[in-house]
Amino acid sequence: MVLLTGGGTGGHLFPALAVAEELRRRGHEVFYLGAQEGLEARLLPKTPLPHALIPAGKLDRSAFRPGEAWRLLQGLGVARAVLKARRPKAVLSTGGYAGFPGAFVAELQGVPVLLHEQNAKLGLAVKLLVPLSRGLALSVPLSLPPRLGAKARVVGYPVREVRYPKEEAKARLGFDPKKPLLLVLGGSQGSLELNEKLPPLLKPLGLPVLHQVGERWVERYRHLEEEAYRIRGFVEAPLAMSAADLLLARAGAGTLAEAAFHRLPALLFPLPQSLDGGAQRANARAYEKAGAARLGDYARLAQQVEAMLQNPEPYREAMGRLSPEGAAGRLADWLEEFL
Ligand SMILES: CC(=O)N[C@H]1[C@@H](OP(=O)(O)OP(=O)(O)OC[C@H]2O[C@@H](n3ccc(=O)[nH]c3=O)[C@H](O)[C@@H]2O)O[C@H](CO)[C@@H](O)[C@@H]1O
Repeated sequence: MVLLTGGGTGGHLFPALAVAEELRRRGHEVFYLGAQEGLEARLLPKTPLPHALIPAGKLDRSAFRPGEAWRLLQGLGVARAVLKARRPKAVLSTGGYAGFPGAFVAELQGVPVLLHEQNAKLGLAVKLLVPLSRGLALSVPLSLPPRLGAKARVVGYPVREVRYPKEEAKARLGFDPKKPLLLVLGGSQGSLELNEKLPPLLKPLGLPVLHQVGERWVERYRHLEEEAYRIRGFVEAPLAMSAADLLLARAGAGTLAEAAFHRLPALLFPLPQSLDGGAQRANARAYEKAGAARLGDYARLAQQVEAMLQNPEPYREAMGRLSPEGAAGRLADWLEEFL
C-alpha cells in the first residue's frame, strides 16, 4: 500500500491523483490523505480512492498563527492514527500544507517518503520534509545544495494524460466545433484579476470563450454569461484543454504542464511576485523563452490573441517539447523501489 498526500490547491492535488491512478493501474493499493479544507475535500469523494481528510494547519513563513498551529498538531495526531491503521510501505507527498502532517509522521516512523516539487522553487512543506525524506522528485531541473541535489531526480509534473479530439471536445462543451475557442483559467482558486480584466477585452472579439472564474466567484460573475461567453466555477481541465485553441491563464506549474501536454499555445498573466515569491513569474518566463507562450499585455490583447490564433504552430511545437508525458509513470517507478 502506498499513501499519497498533498493538496490544498489543485497544483498540489492533481499530480498526486495522476500518480494514484498510475499505481492503481499497476495493481497497487493506494490511500489518500488530504486536508479537510482543501480542494481535495470536494474532489476525493467523487473518485474511487479510499481517503481520509484531516485538520492541517497552514504553514506560514512569516507569522506564527496559534489557530493554524493547533490544527497542525491535531492533524499530526490523526495522521498517526491513519498510518497505524493503513501501514503504508511508502509515502508520496506533493506538498502544500495538506501534504505535511502525513509525510512528517511517516518520516519519524521510518517509512520511506518521496517528495514531489511542482515549481521552479522549493515550497515550504517540501523544504521542511526534505531532510528526512528518501527522495526529491522535481518537475524541472533546479540548482540545489549538494546534500539535497544527491536526493533529487527530475521526473516532470505528472498530468492527467487524457486527450480528446478537438472538435469532439468543443461539441461536448456545447461550443461550435468549427470556431476557435479561447480558454481562460484562473488556477484552482480562480483569479480576480483575470475575472475583472479579461471579459471586457475578449467579448468585443466575438470569439467563443470558456472562462473559469473559480468556484467561490461564480455567482459574482454569472451576469457575464452569454451564448458565446461561458462562465464556469471549475472546469474539467483535460476536456477544456483538448477543446481550446488558445489559453489565457495565470502561470501555475500545473496549468503550464497541462498546456504543454495538450500543445496549447498560451498567453500568461503570472501572479505578482509578492503573492508567491516569484514562482509564477519564473514559470512564465521559462515558457516564453522556450517559444511556447507569450506574456499577456492587457493593452495589446486583441493583437496578441489574433496573432497567436493565426499562427499557432510554432507555439504548439514548443509546447510539445515541454510536455511532461510519462511523469506519473516515472514517479510510480521510483515508488515501486520501496515496495
Ligand atoms: C495562488 C497559489 O498559491 N498558486 C500556486 C498553486 O496554484 P494552482 O493550484 O492555482 O495552480 P496550478 O496551475 O499549478 O494547478 C491548478 C490545477 O487545477 C486544475 N484545474 C484548475 C481550474 C479548473 O477549473 N479545473 C482544473 O482542473 C488545473 O488543470 C491544474 O491541474 O500551486 C501551483 C503548483 O504548486 C503553483 O505554481 C502556484 O503558484
